[in-house]
Amino acid sequence: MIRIENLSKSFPARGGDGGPEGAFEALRDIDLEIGQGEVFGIIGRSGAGKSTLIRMLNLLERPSSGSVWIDGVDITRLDMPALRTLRQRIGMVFQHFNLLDSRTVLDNVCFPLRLAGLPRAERVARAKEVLELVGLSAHVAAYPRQLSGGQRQRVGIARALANRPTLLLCDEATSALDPETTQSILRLLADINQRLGLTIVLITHGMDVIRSVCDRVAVLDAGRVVESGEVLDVFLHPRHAVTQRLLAESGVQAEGWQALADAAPGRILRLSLRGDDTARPLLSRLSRELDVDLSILQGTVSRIKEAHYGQLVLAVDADEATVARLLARLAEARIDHEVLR
Ligand SMILES: Nc1ncnc2c1ncn2[C@@H]1O[C@H](COP(=O)(O)OP(=O)(O)OP(=O)(O)O)[C@@H](O)[C@H]1O
Repeated sequence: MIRIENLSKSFPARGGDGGPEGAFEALRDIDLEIGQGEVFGIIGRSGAGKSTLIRMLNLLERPSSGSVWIDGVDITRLDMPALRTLRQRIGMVFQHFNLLDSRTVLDNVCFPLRLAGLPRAERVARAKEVLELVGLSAHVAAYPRQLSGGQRQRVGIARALANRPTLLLCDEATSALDPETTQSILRLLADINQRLGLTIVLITHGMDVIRSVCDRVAVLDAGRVVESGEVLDVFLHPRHAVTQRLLAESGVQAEGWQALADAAPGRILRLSLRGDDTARPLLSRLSRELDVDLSILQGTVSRIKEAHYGQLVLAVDADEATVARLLARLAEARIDHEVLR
C-alpha cells in the first residue's frame, strides 16, 4: 500500500547556504514497504529522522530525492488539488494533540469535515459517531482544557478519523502521556486498526509502544533504516547495536546472560519460543528424558500484541553426545534455537 523508494532529505545546515556542502542529510536512502491494514512502527532516538520520515507520507515535508507511493500513486508528483484530496484520506495524530482550545470537543472534530465541505448536519453526525468510537460521547460539549491528556488525545484521534482515512499517521502520539494512559491509547489504536482495517504508521522512541501495537518495525538511526522486520523477529534476534540498546532500555536485555557465562560450564543455548510453546513444560521434559541438568541464565516471557513469546538462555553441562541429542530434540519440537557457546 505504501512504498518508500530511495528517499533522502537534506536540510540547509544551520547558518549554511543550503548548497550541497552546506546541507544536513536528515534521511538517507530509505526503502520501506508498509502493507494495507498493518500497524507499522518507526523507532529511533531523538534526531534520528522519525518526524521527518512520517511527514513525508503526507508531504508535510517534501523529499529531496526519491519517491513515496501510496496505492500505486507517486504522491511526490501530485499537483496541489490532488494532494489536498489525498490528505483527506490520511489522518494525523500529534504528540501535543494540537486541539483548538477555544472550540468544544465536537467543533474540534467537525473542523476537518468543514474543510472537506460537508454540510453542518452531516458534520455533527459524523463527529458524534467518531467521538463514540473513541469513548468520548459524554464529553462532546466540553472544552479541551476540561479534559485529561488521554481524553485530549482521544479527541485528536477522533478528529484524525473524521474523514474516514485509510491511513493514520501517529507522530509520538503517546509521548506526553503517563504509562497507564499510554496503554489505553495504544489499545484504542489497536482496536481502530482491527475494526476499521486502516493502516497505521506510528513513530516512537519506546520499544514498549512497538511491542504493544505494531506488526512490523523499522529502526532508524542517523537518517538510515538500520534494521526492519516483524516485531517478534526483531525482539528475539535484534541485529543492530542501536536496536539492542533500545531493547535493553525497555527491559529486554538480549545479552544480559553474558555476565553469568563464566560461572556456567558447558554449552550455552538460546531458545526462542513463540505462541503456545511459551507455556509448554518443555525444559523439564527434556531434562528428564535426556537425564541432563539445565541451568537458566536468562529468561523472558512477554507479549507482542496478543501473542506470547519467550526467550531462554540455558547452560547445559553435559557431554557432546547428550548436547547433540538435546539439539535434535529441540529441532524435532520446532523450537528456534542457537548455540551461543
Ligand atoms: N526544518 C529543518 N531544518 C533543519 N534541520 C532539520 C529540520 N527538521 C529537522 N531537522 C533536523 O533533522 C534531524 C532529524 O529530525 P527529526 O525531527 O526528524 O528527528 P526525530 O527522530 O523525529 O527526533 P525527535 O524524536 O527528537 O522528534 C535532526 O537533526 C533535526 O535537527
